Amino acid sequence: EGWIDVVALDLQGLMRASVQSGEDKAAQSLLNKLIRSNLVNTTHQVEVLQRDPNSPLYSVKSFEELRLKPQLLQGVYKMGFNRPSKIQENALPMMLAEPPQNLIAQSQSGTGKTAAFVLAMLSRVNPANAFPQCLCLSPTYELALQTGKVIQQMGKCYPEIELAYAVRGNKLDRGHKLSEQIVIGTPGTVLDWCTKLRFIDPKKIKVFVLDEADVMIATQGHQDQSIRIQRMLPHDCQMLFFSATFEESVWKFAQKVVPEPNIIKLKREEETLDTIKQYYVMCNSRDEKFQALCNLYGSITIAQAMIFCHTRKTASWLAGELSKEGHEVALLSGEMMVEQRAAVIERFREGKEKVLVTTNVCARGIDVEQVSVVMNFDLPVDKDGNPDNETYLHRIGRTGRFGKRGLAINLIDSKHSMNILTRIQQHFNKKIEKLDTDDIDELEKIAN
Ligand SMILES: Nc1ncnc2c1ncn2[C@@H]1O[C@H](COP(=O)(O)OP(=O)(O)OP(=O)(O)O)[C@@H](O)[C@H]1O
Repeated sequence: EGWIDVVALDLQGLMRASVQSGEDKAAQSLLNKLIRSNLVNTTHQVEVLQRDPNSPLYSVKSFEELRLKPQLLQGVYKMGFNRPSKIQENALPMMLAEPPQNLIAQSQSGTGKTAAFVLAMLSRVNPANAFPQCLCLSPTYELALQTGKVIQQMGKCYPEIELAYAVRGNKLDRGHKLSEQIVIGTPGTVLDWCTKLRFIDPKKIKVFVLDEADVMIATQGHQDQSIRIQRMLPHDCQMLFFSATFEESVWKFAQKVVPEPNIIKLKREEETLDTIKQYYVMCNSRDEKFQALCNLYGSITIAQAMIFCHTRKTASWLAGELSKEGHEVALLSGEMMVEQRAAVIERFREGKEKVLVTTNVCARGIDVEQVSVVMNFDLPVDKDGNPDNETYLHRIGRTGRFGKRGLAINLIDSKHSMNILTRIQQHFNKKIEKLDTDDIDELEKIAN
């Protein structure tokens, strides 16, 4: 009792969409994939825009209805999939229809997009032809490998189909012609393999997949390279375009590479503060904030909590202080590899650590359901020092699906931070109550 396991997680800059570089976005996406072992549940509806509004709108509730090749159906079940996910219900019949149809699809990460287009590629391949027929573009080497893994798993019972990786470092002899039916790679290398090196004949491609388009366009040059590749493909090549988000730039990109598309959108549930009890604690210094935190831990039972600090320095200081107090502290910082961060988040999700200290929005899309308390050791501010309402909402907000009651505690140490808090309160028009962490009775009240 009283022992706090602390993970100081440093994902600084990783989650701010507006300032995110392609590298950060790719790292975030990879992090999500490494952590995820299940589908993300979605309760909201899919929006479908059909190119031909007169043709019947198909959706399927089972994989059998898709009339997949038996080897593929077997592969799907071997992966533990029982029924199509929400996006798959609508996307799969469209992707597998004859004649092939183009698709632009947007839904948050973890909803089954990768599995959907992998199934489409595997279905369209003719194993008797020993040349590339499906081409999939990924933003980075690591993301290409992740998708490759899904292809291999799903195609496990279909050994005639082979896969090649068109990624930097994969050197082939001059004059080589690929015999693998599916090629997955990054835009630069794929472009070279289709043009200068001629390892791939783009005219023979039947299915073109552009994955993680939002990450793609955040990387300099990727968009143009992708468009150049697309231009080399035959007119009847099926174009499939996937993205987790759909801002204007992504949408414009989609329209450039996907003629006559069907469109599927699955909106992410909005977070709200409705089920959250929000408090603030007046302190005078960093040390007092630390003391307030200790008081809280001393008097209420906290299953799992996340603590947000403004800087990496504060996060590691906090981890150090907690460790001096005899608490078990694990520190995870920005220098760490994505895989190492994933491992820490994984441990936290499994409940091996009870507290996660982080410097920024702990990975949007990384939902740790069991977190009941979120503490802002520092309030979120943008680079001009103004309240960052969006980040505040993402830190403490809950979506409908995790609509459990939550507790948010803001530690205030100056007039300035009190002013930020007031503005956040005004923005959301939700009262943030004052809390005295020296008053045991008051603390017990909030716990219920
Ligand atoms: N029909 C299904 N039934 C059960 N699990 C599924 C199904 N489809 C996909 N999954 C699993 O759900 C997780 C997320 O799926 P997938 O990677 O395809 O989503 P995604 O939308 O492509 O996410 P991202 O954008 O992060 O790649 C994976 O672990 C995958 O194996």
